[in-house]
Amino acid sequence: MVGVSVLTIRNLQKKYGQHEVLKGVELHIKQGDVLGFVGANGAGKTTTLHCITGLVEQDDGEIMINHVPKSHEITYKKQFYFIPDTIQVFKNISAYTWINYVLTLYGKEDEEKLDSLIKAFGMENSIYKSMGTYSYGMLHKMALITAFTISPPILIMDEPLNGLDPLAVVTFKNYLKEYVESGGTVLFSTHLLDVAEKICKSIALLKDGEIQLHESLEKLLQEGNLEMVFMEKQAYEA
Ligand SMILES: Nc1ncnc2c1ncn2[C@@H]1O[C@H](COP(=O)(O)OP(=O)(O)OP(=O)(O)O)[C@@H](O)[C@H]1O
Repeated sequence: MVGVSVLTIRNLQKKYGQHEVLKGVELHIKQGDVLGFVGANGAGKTTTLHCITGLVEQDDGEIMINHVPKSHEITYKKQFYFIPDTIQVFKNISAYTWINYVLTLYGKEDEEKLDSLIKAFGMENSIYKSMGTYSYGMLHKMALITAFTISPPILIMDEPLNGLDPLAVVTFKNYLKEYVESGGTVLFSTHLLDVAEKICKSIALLKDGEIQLHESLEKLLQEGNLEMVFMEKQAYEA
């Protein structure tokens, strides 16, 4: 069912004090897309993701996932799983206990899938340890294991590859492919354009509080590599 809109954002606005960060963001993501969300430091990528996921309340605008509006909080929150850049945890609880708790909230308990993801990310020896002992990369692996077990309609991630070792990056790419092939959709922010070039199907550029460009990767690559396109867009409109 590629082509059905999964995430719809209309006229998203957000100010911090007098600083207008988002000035009317419009974004429509279709099922099966892997959208790389790019933009300069401070452009407002994280703010946009936090508005979508409810960590920040927008000043204006409409957000819907799978046609469920953000205001229908309980149903809306089951439509996505969010992996932030900085993962906050209960330090004394084991990752295994935490993951199972989250799976229950989503109604997605699947022991077999969970076990195979734990193995694939090389976490068999640490999954029963308390999360307070985890490194930055291990917390990201734990979040990815949770995300792929839930397999929500859309997976939203802020710089998902930060802290992952090379083996985990390969595992991440394989599971991402499988997730998208089974009907999932991905939105992630990144500064790694070479990675975006390898895994994205489309790219959206945020600049001056608005989406300046939203194109398929295939079309953008006709203009050169992504780094060149990004440099041109950033410089051109500065
Ligand atoms: N809680 C906050 N209070 C005040 N200003 C904020 C807050 N959060 C973000 N900002 C400001 O909003 C702007 C956008 O920040 P945001 O973190 O969304 O950008 P970003 O595109 O994710 O940046 P980066 O690529 O550096 O992570 C920045 O100028 C930032 O200083």
